[in-house]
Amino acid sequence: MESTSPAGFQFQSNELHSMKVINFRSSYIFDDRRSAVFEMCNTKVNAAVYGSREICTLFSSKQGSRHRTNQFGGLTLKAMPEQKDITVTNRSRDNRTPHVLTMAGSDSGAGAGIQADLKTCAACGVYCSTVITAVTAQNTHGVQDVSILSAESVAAQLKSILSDMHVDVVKTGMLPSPVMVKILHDNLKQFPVQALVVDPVMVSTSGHVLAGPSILDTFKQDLLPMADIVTPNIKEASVLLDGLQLQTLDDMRLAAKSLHDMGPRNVLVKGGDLPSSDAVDIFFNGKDFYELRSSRIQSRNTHGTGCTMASCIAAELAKGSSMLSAVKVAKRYVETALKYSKDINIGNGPQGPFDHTLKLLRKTSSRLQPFDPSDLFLYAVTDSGMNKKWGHSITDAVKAAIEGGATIVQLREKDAETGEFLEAAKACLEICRSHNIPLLINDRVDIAMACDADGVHVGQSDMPVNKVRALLGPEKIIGVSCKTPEHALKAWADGADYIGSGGVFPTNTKANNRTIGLDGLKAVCVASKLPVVAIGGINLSNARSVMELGVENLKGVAVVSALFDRDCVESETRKLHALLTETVTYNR
Ligand SMILES: Cc1ncc(COP(=O)(O)OP(=O)(O)O)c(N)n1
Ligand SMILES: Cc1nc(C(=O)O)sc1CCOP(=O)(O)O
Ligand SMILES: [Mg+2]
Repeated sequence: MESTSPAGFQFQSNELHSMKVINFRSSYIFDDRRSAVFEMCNTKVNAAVYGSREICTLFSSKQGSRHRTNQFGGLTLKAMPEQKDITVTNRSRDNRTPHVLTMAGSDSGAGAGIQADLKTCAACGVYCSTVITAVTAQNTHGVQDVSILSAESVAAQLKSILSDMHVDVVKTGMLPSPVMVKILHDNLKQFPVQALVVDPVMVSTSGHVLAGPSILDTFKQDLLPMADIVTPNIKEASVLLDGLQLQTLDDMRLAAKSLHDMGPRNVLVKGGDLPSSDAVDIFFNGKDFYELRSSRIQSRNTHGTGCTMASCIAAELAKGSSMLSAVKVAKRYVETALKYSKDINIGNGPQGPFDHTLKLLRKTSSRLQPFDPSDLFLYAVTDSGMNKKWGHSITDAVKAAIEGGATIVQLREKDAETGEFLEAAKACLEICRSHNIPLLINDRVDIAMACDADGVHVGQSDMPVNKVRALLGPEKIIGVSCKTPEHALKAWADGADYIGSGGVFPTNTKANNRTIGLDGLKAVCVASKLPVVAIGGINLSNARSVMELGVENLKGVAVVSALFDRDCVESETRKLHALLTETVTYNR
């Protein structure tokens, strides 16, 4: 049986026993222990949660029932052997949007702090709300000013969010005064969350002290015991451990163990500052040590990696990951972003921020113009079989079509293997860019993304347009094949830029293609709010009849065999271009 409890949690229970879990609430943070409340058989049961939240035991004082969890916070409760019938899972809570609250300082340079947390969560697909503890003036040279917000303001921000929005995970960064830890503690007691990620920010990368000695005791005594994970770098671990020197991986393991003894359920000691060939972090969950390695990236743009790592862990936990996989994903995310951002150029100081969104790198060769419907005028669609037949390389064929007057090119390489297709696409893209002609890829969204093509053409049984749009973003060109007015309306609603409509005439190029004729083409054009290009069996002898249909949004013809199943692609393209130009001039 599977049902949804009043709290929105899904549960399963077989029929062997009558016990039925009807409600389960995530664990409360209560002093340094957690307690949970759930109801069984309509009876409210208070349960204390002991042990690590990764594998913890719920002990219900009232009914004496014990349940093991394999996800913290009771994400999955499995019955002990004597009660095999209960499984509770809250993975599907109400379809709510995963939400991280970050409580940290603002970084005016936006590489670290609140700004890094917002960008990281956005990149991870998680909503992020903010409680600002301090406003710093900092740039790529360092920190010039710090203004700490009042306790009242911090408390009001925290309460405002927690009392209204469902927060899954709280992540802390710069907490510049002990009272802020108390405010956090009190609020989490009142508004429990699934996990608390603590990045013990104390010193900025430029060496500026962001949380003075007065906070150290509070971190150790009050903050760490509340944490589900604490993520110090070497310097922070050393400060938290009274100046312990960390120089080797064994030192990091020792530090992780000592920090774990202070109360957090998991510890990640980040070894990025150690002089080794790889960047190695040590993760300890109270039982096992894990060595997480990534390649060391030589880059000036490393400001904000600590905040980013912690907020990515928080975001992954909010999506439902286990702690270990959240940490692994975060490590991979930071490594990828660092690699990507090596050459971005922000600020004149020694330490630049990196790009959390992997989008800032300006490829000078990128086509910057938006889609222009008049580009559909003479649309050349390649065919590997035809090129082979005539001994043309794909690049020669594309170059010839462009020199003959093609206004847009689509690579339709049905037989190519992926690697071969990608290389061909990159080479053709270079040619198209040098002529300022858009290059689209047929069907293969992955190839288009890998080579940064200008867009994709998909059919009704390919990847749906709305998914392609989500993957490619708002700027890329998306075309979709439509044979009916209904297809045309959907193409518009799904976010396509243009429609390819056919087969206007019978064709040998595409097997089993239904011919819709000039009437079918006209019906699609009339229904469509998008520009249309006609396709299927179009050549020098019938192109005029297509262009003379007289519908304003019919912008041109797409052609395969009449251009590429020919010895001289350039001259065939030139002839068709001249004919199309004639029809336009004539009809003006
Ligand atoms: C411009 C243009 N229009 C239609 C098509 C056909 O696309 P699709 O229906 O996906 O069929 P295949 O080309 O994949 O066989 C097209 N490629 N281009
Ligand atoms: C790829 C394609 N799509 C069609 C459709 O009707 O959607 S017809 C077609 C083949 C077009 O080749 P040719 O110009 O050689 O007839
Ligand atoms: Mg297709």
